[in-house]
Amino acid sequence: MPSSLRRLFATILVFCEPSNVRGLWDRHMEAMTEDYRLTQMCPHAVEQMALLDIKNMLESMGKDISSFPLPEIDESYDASDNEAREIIEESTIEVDPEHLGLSSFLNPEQRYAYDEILATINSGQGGVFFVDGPGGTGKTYLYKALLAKVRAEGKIAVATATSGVAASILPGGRTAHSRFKIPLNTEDGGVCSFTKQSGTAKLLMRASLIIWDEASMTKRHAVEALDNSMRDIMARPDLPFGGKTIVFGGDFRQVLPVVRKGTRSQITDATLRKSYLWENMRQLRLVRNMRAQSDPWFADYLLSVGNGTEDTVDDDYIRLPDEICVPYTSDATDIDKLIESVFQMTLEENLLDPNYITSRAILSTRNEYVDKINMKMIERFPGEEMIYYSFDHAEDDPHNYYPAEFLNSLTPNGLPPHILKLKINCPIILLRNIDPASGLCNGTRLIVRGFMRNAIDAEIVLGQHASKRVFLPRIPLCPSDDEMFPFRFKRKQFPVRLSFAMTINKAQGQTIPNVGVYLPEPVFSHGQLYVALSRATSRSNMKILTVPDKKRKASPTPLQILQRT
Ligand SMILES: Nc1ncnc2c1ncn2[C@@H]1O[C@H](COP(=O)(O)OP(=O)(O)OP(=O)(O)O)[C@@H](O)[C@H]1O
Repeated sequence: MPSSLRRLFATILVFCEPSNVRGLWDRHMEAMTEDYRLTQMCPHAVEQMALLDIKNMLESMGKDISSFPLPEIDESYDASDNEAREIIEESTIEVDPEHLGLSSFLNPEQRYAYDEILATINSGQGGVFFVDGPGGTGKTYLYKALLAKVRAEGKIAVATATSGVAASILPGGRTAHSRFKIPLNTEDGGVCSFTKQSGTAKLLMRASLIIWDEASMTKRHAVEALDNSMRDIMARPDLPFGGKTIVFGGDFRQVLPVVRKGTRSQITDATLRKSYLWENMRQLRLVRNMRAQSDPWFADYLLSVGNGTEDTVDDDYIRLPDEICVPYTSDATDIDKLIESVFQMTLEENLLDPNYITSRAILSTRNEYVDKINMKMIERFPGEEMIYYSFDHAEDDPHNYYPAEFLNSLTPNGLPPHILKLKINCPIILLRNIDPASGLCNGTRLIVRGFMRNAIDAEIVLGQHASKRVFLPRIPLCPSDDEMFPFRFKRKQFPVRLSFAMTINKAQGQTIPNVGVYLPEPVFSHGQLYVALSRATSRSNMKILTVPDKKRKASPTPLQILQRT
């Protein structure tokens, strides 16, 4: 608990702009140092130990403790020997014995990739790879085996992914943007924003292996910026990534980079495939769907949906297998049937089991649909309800043109709702990268364990940090797309949403053994339907509810449910 409180303190300093930092420290120092006081009698030493811990947390959130009015740090208490924090963090990642054993179960394509990558590390020659595999072919499994092997040999392996969710699945995983300090808007010739002397540069120079998962979702400029910086810090300008072993992976059938209002060709143009680096990347192909290996028919079906070879109807639609569809009757109870088939709400003891609740989810295309299902779910979930209201305001609205009720009604992407209804043991998903080094990234899944007036007590339930308890504060949040409104919108709320249901994009990279999909409209971007379908392990534990597209003329038979690719 004291360590969770120190983390909460660091989070408040970074995100909440407290007016009296020193007062906050003085008031809560005793609670924040309870663990250190068990082994250390000297009050000064206890204070220093806590300050050093907070200093490290702040650094990993990109802040310097000296910019806050806290007691001075006495470096003589720092046992890190001037080693860069980034290197200490990476070299102390514990190797999960289960991951060390994964190499014995690799399928032939995974084994080939594993051996080829390790050979370049061991020879010291370096190499650039792209692991190309449709959803569920075991890319993450391969990375876990590689990371465990390299780290168990005492070498440094840096694990990154484009999205926070995918990063949180990898041991020691961080988002590529935060780990490599890639500026948000990079262009041709761009570089990362770390210096040659920085901890990041030292870490990358020492790394034997660098992994970047979901590289298919990132803009090529981001990868090119890393290439430019690596050539520079390694002083090997002629070698891609300065001669390091670097493994990219992804699936171009799934969601591609976001290009605002971009055409299909602008989006394709932004992908890594169009980079000058692409031809230097050795392709390693994974082909067997390991997620759906118990249902080979389904595995083949998924592949043909992903590759765009599934037969279409009216050019634009594909047929979904009857057995996975919840029949559409236009009745409001259709959604209840979908919910029931995924969650089996009648069994209360199941709902209170974190494994049960996080092994199932309903996916949909938009936040408004996701919210609707989450609302239904929380009403039915057992327990007493806690409601947190947000404080909303328009920053540049001196004449109050936008009343509070209007601001409260807004539901922009990436922001929590104005009315956040929660219950103990309900599942939530984090909406911001609060502290990626401790597993708190955009997409981390947690279970609510307790409520305070200004903090939520929660437990991380998936990934490397599973079972860690954290306190989440209310923080000021702005929509990711700041051109969405004619004013600057700010909402102060806990950065979480319920996660009985979530958007398809948030589910990318996850295996969801029992998945429901709610499509009240045709999917609207490339790869979305494929991402949703490919989370499942077989036809028998997936259910889809689609609403027929009104623009489409009569379907061949009313209950054959068709969906646009
Ligand atoms: N060789 C293997 N033996 C047994 N199970 C495996 C193997 N490879 C992968 N799996 C299992 O298959 C499922 C999908 O694997 P994984 O998540 O690694 O796929 P992926 O290619 O990363 O998928 P996505 O693109 O959807 O993120 C996981 O449950 C994983 O444990």
